[in-house]
Amino acid sequence: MDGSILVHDLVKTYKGDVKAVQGVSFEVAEGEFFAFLGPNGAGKSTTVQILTTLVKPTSGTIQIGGVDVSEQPENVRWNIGVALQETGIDPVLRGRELIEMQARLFGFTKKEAKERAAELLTLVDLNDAADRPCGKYSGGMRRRLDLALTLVHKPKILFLDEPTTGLDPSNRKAIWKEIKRLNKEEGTTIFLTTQYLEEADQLADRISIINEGKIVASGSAEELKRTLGFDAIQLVFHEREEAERASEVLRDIGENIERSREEVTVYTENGTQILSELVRMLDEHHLIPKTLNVKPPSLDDVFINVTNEQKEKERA
Ligand SMILES: Nc1ncnc2c1ncn2[C@@H]1O[C@H](COP(=O)(O)OP(=O)(O)OP(=O)(O)O)[C@@H](O)[C@H]1O
Repeated sequence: MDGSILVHDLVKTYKGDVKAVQGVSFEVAEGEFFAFLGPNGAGKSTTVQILTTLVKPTSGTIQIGGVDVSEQPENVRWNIGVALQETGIDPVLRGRELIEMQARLFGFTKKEAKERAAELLTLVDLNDAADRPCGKYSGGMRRRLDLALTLVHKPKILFLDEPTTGLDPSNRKAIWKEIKRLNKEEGTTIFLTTQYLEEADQLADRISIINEGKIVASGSAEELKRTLGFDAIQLVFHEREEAERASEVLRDIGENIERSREEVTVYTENGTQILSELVRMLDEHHLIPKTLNVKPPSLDDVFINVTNEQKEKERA
């Protein structure tokens, strides 16, 4: 079994006609770092649960390492590592005990299980807390323990469902470092879901953006930014009310406009060309921004634009 993932026309409809995944197809090559990016409720967790054999798809085919998931789920389970958002770890057990138990489940002898636990505890920097009940761990320590548990059997493919949600920046960076190392040094294929654009931008070779159960854009972070072909004119006002008025005044000047609190972003094909017109319009309405920047698009901008485009298509 190799480390590839092949998904064709995956559909999942839950009871009550909830269309969680609506015809998703993608390929991940062995050793690739792939990120599945999307807002809340987009269908990321459902996809991971299907790929990792925990939920049955309504239709579609999935091959993990060339093995059909619906035909040989056991075989797939032995070759993948899965860290889900909610893990049912018994809080009374100690980190070391848990890793050793997991290793025993994967057929390690007692001695091998002890050695593997010691190795992994060092790897995820949990030596000091190894013999404390994991119910007393902080959020970051729990995530690092989750990661260690998924690595026990040296899986070829690692599925990580929002591994850094709720972590502070330093814990987030520590998890990033470890996932990156696994991918680069051990050649582990990584399938990561995230709501954090920066995470996908920093880590992934390739990204697919999923929204309302459909893939709306795919490519490397750089490709996604390039294909957008837009500049972002970012205006920050002193007051939120000014930003609200500005987004009304500038509604038709660019291709798309977004407002968040005191900030307004206008997306346009050529930022510098429309700049004088934009300033004149603001001036006419006595609106003076605190700062004004024209910048190439970020992954955030790509995300906003592709998800908006989809909404518009659905309205049409
Ligand atoms: N077991 C279930 N039964 C019914 N509906 C479900 C179930 N699990 C998920 N859904 C619905 O399917 C859709 C996709 O949910 P999913 O959890 O896959 O999204 P997500 O992208 O992982 O979101 P988040 O980032 O919030 O975790 C949502 O509308 C959700 O309410």
